[in-house]
Amino acid sequence: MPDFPTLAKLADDLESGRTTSRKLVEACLARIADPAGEGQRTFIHVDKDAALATADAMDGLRKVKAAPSRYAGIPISIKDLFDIRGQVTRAGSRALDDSAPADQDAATVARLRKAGFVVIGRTNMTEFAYSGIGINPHYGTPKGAWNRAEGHVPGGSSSGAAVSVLDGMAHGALGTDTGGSCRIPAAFNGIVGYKPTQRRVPLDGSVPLSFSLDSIGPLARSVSCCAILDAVLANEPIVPLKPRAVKGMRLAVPTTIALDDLDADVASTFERALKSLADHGAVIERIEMAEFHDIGPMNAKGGFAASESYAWHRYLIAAKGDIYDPRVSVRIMRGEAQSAADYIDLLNERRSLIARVNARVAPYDALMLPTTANTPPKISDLADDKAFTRENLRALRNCTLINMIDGCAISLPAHREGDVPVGLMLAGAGGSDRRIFELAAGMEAVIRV
Ligand SMILES: NC(=O)CC[C@H](N)C(=O)O
Repeated sequence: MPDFPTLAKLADDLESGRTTSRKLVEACLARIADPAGEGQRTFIHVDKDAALATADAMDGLRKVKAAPSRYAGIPISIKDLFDIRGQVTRAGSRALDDSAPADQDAATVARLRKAGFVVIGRTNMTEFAYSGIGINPHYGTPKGAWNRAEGHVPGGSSSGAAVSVLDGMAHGALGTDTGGSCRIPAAFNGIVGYKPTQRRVPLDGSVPLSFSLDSIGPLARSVSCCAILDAVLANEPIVPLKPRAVKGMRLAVPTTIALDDLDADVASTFERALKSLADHGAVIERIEMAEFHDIGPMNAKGGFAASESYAWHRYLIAAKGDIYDPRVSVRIMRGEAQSAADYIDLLNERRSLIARVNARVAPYDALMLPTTANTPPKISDLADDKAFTRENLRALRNCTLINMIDGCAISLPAHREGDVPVGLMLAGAGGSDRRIFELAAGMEAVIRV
């Protein structure tokens, strides 16, 4: 697989004149259009003319030293969940085909454009962002990084986002994460995915799955790429990341739930990364997190995603439920059976959970756990609903723990070049975004041994 550049490298090349935005956009468009590649299944819509026009505009601004940022002119992809002015937002579904085109950009799309990023197109996703696997019966399923001849899932729900970055069809991607949807596809494709603290980035102009949990984050090729995009999304200045020294990092590995039922490759890669961190002087403690046992029962009736998505979908699903992916509609409909009292219980139980977990993790710099319990399954092995449900839960389980505790988390590739992709997740309490980035930047090179 070719090694595509980081945002920092692209910014240097733009600044020195070694490349132009037009060249970058043309190269991405050519990779998307390559009939031998995954472009067809990765994008739901390619914004060719607008991307080229913006590229020329950014090249013109850079010539007169008026580029809006160092990253101006770099092509990125946008998950189909976000409004882009003048386009229909389909959320990976067919049920919204008749909707009016958006009259303005989503808040996050507007922020990316303001920094000069070029929107190359809308990426495929699991319908309405449900599932961590990445299968879409309407628009096809892009093959993930692993064993393309066999065809393994890309992870979801931001499936096209990850593959667009993996295959150089974009140099960064906008995704969302409600239960793992930035981190799982990042882990399955050997790239980096970030789930910010939920309240950090505004949701305006995106189709909700669960407004309590929906978090908007980037997928990209390095920790610093994600930090740059996250700063733009949070409307903060882009300041250089200071990697923390591994020596002296205090890391807690939760032994409750997070290490259960791991695929052998996940377990061995995770242990190898821990050993390398310890060899470099990190202090790693395995701790019980009894609080995690509360989360399964809390979500037994479908959790926030079911009640909140049912509230949004109930009229649409009554009219067009027959064209939803049944694996998605069945989960939305679980919200119908939740009472207001059930939902209020959930809010209160979560509040208590967050307080108790925050107290437990306070002595540590971060939690570390495998991003997913599984490696990417073969697409053809998931034709059976039972197999799909099992692998979906194994993909989502660890990530969802962090959404439930209102935390922030990054998934870093931890496998050796040529091996099946495995992600390592570094997570912290809500609001510790900057620390998580600094720790991740410090350990990025050390965990891949
Ligand atoms: N969008 C996501 O992050 C996926 C989360 C959601 N809980 C699901 O089950 O499918």
